Amino acid sequence: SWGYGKDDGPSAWHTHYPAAKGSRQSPIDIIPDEARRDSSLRPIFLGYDRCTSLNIANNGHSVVVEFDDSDDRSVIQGGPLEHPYRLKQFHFHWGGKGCEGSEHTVAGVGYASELHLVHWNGYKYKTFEEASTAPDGLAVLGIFLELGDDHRWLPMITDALYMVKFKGSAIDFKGFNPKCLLPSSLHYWTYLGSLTTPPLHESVIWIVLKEPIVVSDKQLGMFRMLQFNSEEENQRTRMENNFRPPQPLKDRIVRSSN
Ligand SMILES: NS(=O)(=O)c1ccc(O)c(NC(=O)NCCc2ccccn2)c1
Ligand SMILES: [Zn+2]
Repeated sequence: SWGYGKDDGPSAWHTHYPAAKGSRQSPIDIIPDEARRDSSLRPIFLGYDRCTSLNIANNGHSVVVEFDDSDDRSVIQGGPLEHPYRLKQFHFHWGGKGCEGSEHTVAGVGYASELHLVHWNGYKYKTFEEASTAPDGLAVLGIFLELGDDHRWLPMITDALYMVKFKGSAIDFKGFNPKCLLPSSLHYWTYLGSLTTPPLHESVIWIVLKEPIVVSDKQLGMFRMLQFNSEEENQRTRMENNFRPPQPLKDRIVRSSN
């Protein structure tokens, strides 16, 4: 299957996933001066209060925290969204030692990592799978991670990583509220895009926060102890550089909240 290596990485994905050359692919390079300020864009509201986290897992591409999405307890609404979208999972993309690792870039500059909170339109579709192929099916909140001081709450995740070192491992991860991973400002850019991994479905309304959160190099380094491979495989490959580079903007504009 697909990966982030020389032979199975982003430049090869188009052979099995034709959407790779589509008209609304993600990520993109966001150019703030070219984004259109849109006063009709409302504030983002994150109703993650009664938290519904279930487990943390290594799926061979990233580390993913999954949520119970059987009702509207944990949702994102407002902004460019016409309905509440249910939180299904969040995961990260990161680089190698000292290299960039975010997927979106801002005026050509990348961050060390990017957090994706994945939501789906439970108002119009019955399941995530159905929503994941619809043009208004998903809403992903992207948050940049920049290097600096230790993040106060990230250890709640990094302390669990040694238990999901290998692809296919998962452990219980109850009562985690992702609100502790948000920056202070919810100002954002928004545009129509896609999943940034195969199957690359063009089903995502992207909401990328302007303000990054700050994590330390030591904390981010913990992610690199994860492996792309399962415990049985003898080819041991450190999980890093699991990011897709920016894709052509084509006939799209990026809008900016005030
Ligand atoms: N990176 S992203 O665009 O936020 C994103 C969001 C939801 C997704 O389901 C995916 N991709 C996806 O699920 N691909 C199937 C295999 C896989 C890849 C990565 C994580 C989980 N599962 C990507
Ligand atoms: Zn992602």
